[in-house]
Amino acid sequence: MAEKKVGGAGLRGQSAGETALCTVGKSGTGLTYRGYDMTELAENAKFEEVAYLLAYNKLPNQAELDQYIAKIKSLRGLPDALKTVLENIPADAHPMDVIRTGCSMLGNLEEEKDFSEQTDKIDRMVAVFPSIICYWYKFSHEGVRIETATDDDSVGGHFLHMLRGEKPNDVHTAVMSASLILYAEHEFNASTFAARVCASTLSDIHSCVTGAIGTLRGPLHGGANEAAMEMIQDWKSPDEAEEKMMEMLKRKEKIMGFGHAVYTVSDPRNAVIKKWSEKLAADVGDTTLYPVSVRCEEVMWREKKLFCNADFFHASAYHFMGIPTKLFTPIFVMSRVTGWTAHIMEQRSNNRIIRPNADYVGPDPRPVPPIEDRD
Ligand SMILES: CC(=O)SCCNC(=O)CCNC(=O)[C@H](O)C(C)(C)COP(=O)(O)OP(=O)(O)OC[C@H]1O[C@@H](n2cnc3c(N)ncnc32)[C@H](O)[C@@H]1OP(=O)(O)O
Ligand SMILES: O=C([O-])CC(=O)C(=O)O
Repeated sequence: MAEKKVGGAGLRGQSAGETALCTVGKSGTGLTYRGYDMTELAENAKFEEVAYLLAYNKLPNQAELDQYIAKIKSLRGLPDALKTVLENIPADAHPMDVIRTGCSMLGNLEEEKDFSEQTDKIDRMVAVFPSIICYWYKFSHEGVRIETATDDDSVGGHFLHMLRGEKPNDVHTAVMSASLILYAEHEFNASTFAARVCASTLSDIHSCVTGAIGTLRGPLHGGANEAAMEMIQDWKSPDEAEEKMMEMLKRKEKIMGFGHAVYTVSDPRNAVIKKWSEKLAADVGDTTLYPVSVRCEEVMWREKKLFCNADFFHASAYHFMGIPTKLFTPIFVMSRVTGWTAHIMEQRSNNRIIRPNADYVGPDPRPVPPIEDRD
């Protein structure tokens, strides 16, 4: 890919503040959470360890992890008033709108009255977001009121259990854990920045996260995993995929799941999720979607020097686990809530309201004409 243009539109390449949470695209390790390499975490840790690291600023020892998991498990229940709201959202609503509303409603029912409550509110959101998504999905699509308080130790296992009505196998639990680790934190991406802007006004934590969810929803950000799936699902062979992609490139269309605002050579999360996608493809006997995805990757690199970002191989990996496409981005929320809330705490700990200037490009000062003289 060509050298990135810095400055100007999109604030590209400019520093907008300090963080001790994450590095993105630095030479060597690529992506680190509080100094730990993301790939190493995805290989050796559970998502709950990373969630703890982001919230409590240390990797937990065994006793701390056990206590944290027990706390998360105890916080999965939904208040009746929230269930009622979820039951009133139609089946054709977008699940990102559902989780946005769910988070906002939670803020009404369990308001953060003082910042000293922030870590408890964070643990509650980590525990309850999968419940919100699955409760609405099962009620609106199957008319079933599910029990959301499962005894699964992991957030990803809890999610798959509620979705399928049975405990997932070890491979699927491991894929979910790795996936949630990959998505957990990414410095000043758009949704995190939105959360920090909101936090900088000293607003409550549910407002900050609600705004972040709305920002993640778009196809240029978290929504790209769903958009990528919708693009590749009908292609029946790698040759057809290549032909269709070449047509899209000729029409100068954006291809979802490729490119990045910061990385220039590769997104280190892709290697991890691609490997899981390959394994899941073999497990389900897929001979189409994975080879189609690999061809897309080859074509984009050959034609545009654009690489897969975190989202592209998530599409096939989630699909192989039987997850409905429209739930892909809400899974991102289940994970990124840990990063957003760590940034909210960091912003609060050294706050100044975020309020940049704008370069004015409008008309020179002019008189207000009487209404009868206007076009
Ligand atoms: C988890 C995440 O949020 S990762 C991002 C998920 N988003 C996507 O996958 C959406 C598709 N990708 C994109 O739209 C972009 O690559 C973004 C939004 C991620 C980054 O945007 P930018 O930093 O503005 O892109 P960048 O400056 O690198 O673009 C350089 C050139 O490549 C083109 N380009 C970038 N991404 C793509 C793409 N996916 N498909 C086709 N062309 C692309 C741009 O149009 C631009 O062309 P131009 O110079 O002729 O205008
Ligand atoms: O950093 C970004 O701009 C987008 C991204 O990859 C993420 O939020 O995970």
